[in-house]
Amino acid sequence: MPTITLTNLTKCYDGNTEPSVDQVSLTVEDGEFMCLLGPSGCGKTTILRMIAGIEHSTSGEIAVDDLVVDSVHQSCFIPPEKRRIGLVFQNYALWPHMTVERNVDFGLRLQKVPAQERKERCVDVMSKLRILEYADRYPSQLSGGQQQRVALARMLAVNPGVLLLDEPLSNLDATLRLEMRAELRRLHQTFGTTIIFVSHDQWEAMTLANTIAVMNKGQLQQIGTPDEIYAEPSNRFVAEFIGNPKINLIKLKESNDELMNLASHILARLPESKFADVCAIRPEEIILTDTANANTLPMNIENIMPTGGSWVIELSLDEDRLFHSTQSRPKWREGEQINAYLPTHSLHFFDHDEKRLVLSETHLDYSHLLLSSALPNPKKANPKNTNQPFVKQA
Ligand SMILES: Nc1ncnc2c1ncn2[C@@H]1O[C@H](COP(=O)(O)OP(=O)(O)OP(=O)(O)O)[C@@H](O)[C@H]1O
Repeated sequence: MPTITLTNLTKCYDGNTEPSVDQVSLTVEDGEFMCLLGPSGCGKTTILRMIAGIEHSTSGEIAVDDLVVDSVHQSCFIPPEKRRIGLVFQNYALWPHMTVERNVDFGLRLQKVPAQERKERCVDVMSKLRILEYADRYPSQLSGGQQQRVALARMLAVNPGVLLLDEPLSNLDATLRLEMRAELRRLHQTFGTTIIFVSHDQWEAMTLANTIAVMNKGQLQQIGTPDEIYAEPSNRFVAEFIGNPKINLIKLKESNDELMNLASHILARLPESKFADVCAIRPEEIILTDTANANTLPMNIENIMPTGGSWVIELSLDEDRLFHSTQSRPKWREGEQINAYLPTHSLHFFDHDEKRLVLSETHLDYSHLLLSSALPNPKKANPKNTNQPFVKQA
């Protein structure tokens, strides 16, 4: 299966002031299942259309293996039918007057594949996608999920090197979506096809893809495995976009004395001076306890929301609101005061440019000191010392 390489790929539509795709560079390896993830209008579909060849790039390059298929600079544009790339859209566009088998057979006929081979390939792909029993039905006689599988079968029958899927599950109800996700995973394992999948649903991306490329406003924000994207977001946008409930962001300001102290001490260990504006922690990383100690912050329980087998608890820390999620039934009531432990290794710090400060285990090894009032506040200890405050004052 081919490798797809995008180099500084850019698309500016006539009349738009901002590029829809802005200098995107990434590689989709052979057999990879990559999801382009981002909010509506961030340029995901435009990238897919350029890879498929139904949209020309404005600048940059697309290569399939070593072959450049689109480059204005090199005056090169290889048409869609010569790229061996299949595209499945949100609406599957099945031919309504053709049976399932004729729909699946359609691309093979265009390729003038001999009749016997066509029959064998259609039967093979229909049975793998579990639609063989519907071979003689028309699309209107199928459920949404079955139609979806026919659309995928039609693409897979022509054996594309790369399969591009543009939110193909968006028209399905929740149960069917789940079934189809499992189907897509199975399909990827069975066929080993390189898949590029577009979604704005972070849960879908996390459950399906080997690699996620997060986009915002036409620009690639981060590329990595689902675990990397979740645990080591490169900036605030990625941190906030991934995760439900959302990551908690706490603005570092003087009223959060303990957090300010902690951040100062952690960041002071970095080789260069770094400033943090915001501290963040995922909801499931907060630990609630009855007993207060030097490592906890007092918080109020504002709301306890059951979500079916798990709970989301809204907490207040002065004027900040935080969310904690847990699989254990909470033993507290709304309105009670509890103590929250924020483990140092779970904390993220973002600078003024919203980039995440990369800290190693050594920098974060403050577990014995966390939030302790014994920590000297650099500002209070020496108000004249301008080198000390590693946390920018709000
Ligand atoms: N033919 C076009 N002419 C002008 N602008 C366009 C055209 N197609 C897309 N755009 C603009 O380009 C930007 C990116 O659109 P695109 O469809 O790639 O986003 P997307 O991330 O796929 O969004 P969605 O998730 O809503 O489908 C949008 O601002 C859109 O308005």
